[in-house]
Amino acid sequence: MSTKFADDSLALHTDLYQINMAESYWADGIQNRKAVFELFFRRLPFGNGYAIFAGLERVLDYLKDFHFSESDLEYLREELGYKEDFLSYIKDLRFTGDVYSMKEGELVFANEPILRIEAPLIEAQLIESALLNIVNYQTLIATKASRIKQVVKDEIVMEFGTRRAHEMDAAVWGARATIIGGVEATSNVRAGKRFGIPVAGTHAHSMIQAYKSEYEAFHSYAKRHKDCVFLVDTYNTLKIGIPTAIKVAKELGDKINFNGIRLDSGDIAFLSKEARRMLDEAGFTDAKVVVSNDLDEYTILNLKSQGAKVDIWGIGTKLITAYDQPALGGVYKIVSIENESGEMVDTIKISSTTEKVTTPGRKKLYRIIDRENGKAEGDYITMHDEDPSSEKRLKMFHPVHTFISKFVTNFEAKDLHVKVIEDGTVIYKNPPLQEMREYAKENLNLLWDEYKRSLNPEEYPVDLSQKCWENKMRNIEEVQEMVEDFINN
Ligand SMILES: Nc1ncnc2c1ncn2[C@@H]1O[C@H](COP(=O)(O)OP(=O)(O)OP(=O)(O)O)[C@@H](O)[C@H]1O
Ligand SMILES: O=P(O)(O)OC[C@H]1O[C@H](OP(=O)(O)OP(=O)(O)O)[C@H](O)[C@@H]1O
Ligand SMILES: O=C(O)c1cccnc1
Repeated sequence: MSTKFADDSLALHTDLYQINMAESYWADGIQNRKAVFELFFRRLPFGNGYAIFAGLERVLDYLKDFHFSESDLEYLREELGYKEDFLSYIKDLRFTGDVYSMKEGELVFANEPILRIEAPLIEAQLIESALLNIVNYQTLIATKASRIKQVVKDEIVMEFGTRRAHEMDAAVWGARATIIGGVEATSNVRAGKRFGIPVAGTHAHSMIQAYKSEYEAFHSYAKRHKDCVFLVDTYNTLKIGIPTAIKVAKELGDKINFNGIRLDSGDIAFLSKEARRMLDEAGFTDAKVVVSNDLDEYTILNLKSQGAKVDIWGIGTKLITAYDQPALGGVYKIVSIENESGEMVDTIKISSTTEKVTTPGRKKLYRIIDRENGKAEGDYITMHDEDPSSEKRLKMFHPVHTFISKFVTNFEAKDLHVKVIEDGTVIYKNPPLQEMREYAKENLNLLWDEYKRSLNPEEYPVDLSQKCWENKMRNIEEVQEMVEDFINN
């Protein structure tokens, strides 16, 4: 450790400005005003048609334990100069609010609230950075995994990214997120232990090089490991690697489960076809062809178009680092705040970019599902006191281009938010990870294929109810009037 302050809490896992704002709220006595914040992103990552929400479990862990430790307070006092009165206030601060959230594995689209936080202003403010940090990364990785799975389809994907992940937390929580997105197993043993993810793996080139010959290395591996996948590309895949794997498998017979071979370089389309042919000719029709080497959904799609014969895809760097889009731009915005008379007042942030204007008010989010075909018609954001289920004929219209509209009948309105924290107490039990994965898979069945294609998908509708839209327009007008008054006076 490089300083005298023990890193024993996550409360300082935030941006300095949050603490400075908290101090101002406290100094002005408005720290306990009720506030409603929403977490959402404005643009889907990777040009994808949907995202998969992940991160709730860690959000709950974080909020449950939220407190400033003695060493946090010491640091704030000694190094950053915060005064004793404020520090003694935040010493006892805990998260006491309510949280509504989507379930992990839920499909999520741009501009819809993933989480809604209802808490005293100071608490809701202090947790912003950590919540965004968690949800942005995990949702990004779950979505990347899902994109890859859409292309891979029924074959297996193993996550191999630890060595290339952005440090240890990212490797472990990223591995977990890939499982929610549809990946079958990880090579990260700690993630396996911590989350119950299936762990799997083969061996590296170093083992072949350490034993000099593949023959010796495969035999040695097989001595201690019944399940064997031999890496065959160290010297010459077709002339030495695969023939040696087959020879060792034949020699050992039932003593091992010869599960297959792994290719990690060269022309994967050509080599996988040749490998399949050689394994089949040798009678190992159940042995799998595992491939790795800088793979992602684009390469996989291309390899499939070349007729590659692959059973298992090992994917590292481009999955765990979300290589083609390194960040999800999730934001956390205040939508309602209590005034001095104790009434909740909606609040809006205006922008010259239409998509950046926030939607004010405490809101709910529904997925409108056609009962006849089981497909989602779109998502529908309402004010908190609305229930679209009671409507026979629901008008859904584009929130910006309002003339684009449709009527939906015979639908189910699925409430996408679950109350996960009540008065600071976690009341939600995280389901097993495999269940979250299944949930994501089932949810994908709700979407027409047009929204799921990896290239230029159709835009899924995320609409506002009439009341919600009118409330937004009213708030915009109020701000416009305020700006006019300001300019004229
Ligand atoms: N048939 C193929 N079509 C398209 N891309 C492929 C094909 N085979 C492999 N690739 C991809 O091409 C990239 C580079 O492959 P290449 O064979 O040059 O790997 P390499 O790591 O440079 O090999 P080596 O380890 O032998 O130097 C990798 O991302 C790999 O997944
Ligand atoms: O290519 P990725 O998608 O990132 O998948 C992980 C990579 O990590 C390993 O290579 P590395 O060269 O690190 O070690 P090795 O000696 O085991 O091949 C493995 O062989 C994969 O190629
Ligand atoms: O088990 C493997 O084959 C493996 C694990 C991590 C990275 N590359 C390969």
